[in-house]
Amino acid sequence: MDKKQLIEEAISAREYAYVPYSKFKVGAALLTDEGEVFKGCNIENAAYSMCNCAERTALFKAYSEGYKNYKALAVVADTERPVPPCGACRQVISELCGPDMKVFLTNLKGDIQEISVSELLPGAFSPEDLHE
Ligand SMILES: O=c1ccn([C@H]2C[C@H](O)[C@@H](CO)O2)c(=O)[nH]1
Ligand SMILES: [Zn+2]
Repeated sequence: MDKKQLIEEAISAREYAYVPYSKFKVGAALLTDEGEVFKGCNIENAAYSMCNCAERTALFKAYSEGYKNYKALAVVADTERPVPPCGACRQVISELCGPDMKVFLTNLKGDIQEISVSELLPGAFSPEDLHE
């Protein structure tokens, strides 16, 4: 599974987005160390704060199936620039993915921004901060 294939998986995941409110479809694809791909889309709700982003859908699917180590995450939306994950997703990604894991932020035009998890959220609040 190379970068291009993972991005294609994210594009296909985007089609399942449930977005009656924003009409903004997002897709994500997470590659595990074992070579499995977990796909996610954003799922909205009439109680707006319950909306779940594509990135967290993919990550929670993988983690809840026992896959805890990841190689890369691709995210795609129909944006001008490569889609920037929201703050909540940056926080969750920072906790569950290694600091050096690759993240491919993309759009439907084919622009790709390749960054690491640590670059996504410098200075993230972390589990270590909970202890003295
Ligand atoms: O990186 C992002 C940014 C936004 N959204 C979703 C949340 C909401 O459903 C819609 C508009 O914010 O897009 C994602 O899934 N991922
Ligand atoms: Zn998000």
